[in-house]
Amino acid sequence: MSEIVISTADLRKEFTVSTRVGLLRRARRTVPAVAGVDLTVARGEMLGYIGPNGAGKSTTLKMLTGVLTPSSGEVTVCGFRPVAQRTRLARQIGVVFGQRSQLWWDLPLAESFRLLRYIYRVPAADHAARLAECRRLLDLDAFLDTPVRQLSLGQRMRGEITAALLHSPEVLFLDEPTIGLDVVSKQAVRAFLADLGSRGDTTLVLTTHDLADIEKLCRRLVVIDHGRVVHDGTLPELHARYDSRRRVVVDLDTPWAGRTGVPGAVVEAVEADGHRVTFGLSGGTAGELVAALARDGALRDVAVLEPDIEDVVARLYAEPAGDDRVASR
Ligand SMILES: Nc1ncnc2c1ncn2[C@@H]1O[C@H](COP(=O)(O)OP(=O)(O)OP(=O)(O)O)[C@@H](O)[C@H]1O
Repeated sequence: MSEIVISTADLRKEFTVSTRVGLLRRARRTVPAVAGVDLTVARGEMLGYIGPNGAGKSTTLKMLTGVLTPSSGEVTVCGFRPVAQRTRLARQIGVVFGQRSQLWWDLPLAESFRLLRYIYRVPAADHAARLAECRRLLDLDAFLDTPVRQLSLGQRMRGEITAALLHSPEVLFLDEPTIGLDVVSKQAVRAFLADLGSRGDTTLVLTTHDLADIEKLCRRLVVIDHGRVVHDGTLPELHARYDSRRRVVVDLDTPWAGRTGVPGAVVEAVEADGHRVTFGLSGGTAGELVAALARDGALRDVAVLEPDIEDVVARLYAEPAGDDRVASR
């Protein structure tokens, strides 16, 4: 059994907010931001913690990193209680929260990295090796001497990720690591994180609204809604649960006549005067379908499309809070 690095049991956080009622009175109301999360994460996992706005993702991450005290429940990260043992935990985790920078605004990026070495007491050789790797993979050299306040968002994010990794943490927490980045920076950040995760010794936990992040980075998805886990599994399991279909698009020589005889192949669209047909496959294989179509007439072109993550996530966010809640594991 692999080593468990994060474990929560019935983790809860409630906020008390006061709202105005009428002209003078204020009423207090309790917001259950996280409402009983049980989560176990093993070393080396790449976990996407996703959910709609206000679901409780950031609040969970703040409790895991010792920023917020839970209202109740258990939480252990790298063997530590995050709030009570925050300083010791800090040496084992890296944190990239878009809104909170760990860099010194007025100093050149390289100076921030140097200061972090002293703060985390990283041996010089380890620090140099890790920094060299990040410089290469995240392409930092062009702006290492630039004060942080003058960096673009994409440059700063690359700096933040480097800063979070210089002490070689066991777990890296990232809250929306690609939000607001241009296409090139997004790809650079994703490729870097994918490479880091694939090595298996750093556990990645990230929140994101970007579906490409999910596809490229998250081997396991924990979906949270209204503070509770509503799905915990791999992306293929999510597709299976929502009966996501592969699609086969065929271009035919003669217009579509209306039958395939392949069970599970359903016509979803007919275009171009019947010459282009899109099938959804909920049973049978693309091969069977193509063979059946080829028997009936000439095929000009065939494309097989994987299930669309956008579809499945939209459905998941739209209808998670029913009786079929998936118990968190
Ligand atoms: N400091 C706070 N005081 C009061 N309510 C809060 C506080 N922080 C969060 N909340 C509330 O808790 C709930 C969960 O918020 P949280 O920021 O964890 O959601 P999220 O899933 O990260 O959302 P988003 O995707 O929009 O960032 C929301 O209803 C939010 O308004």
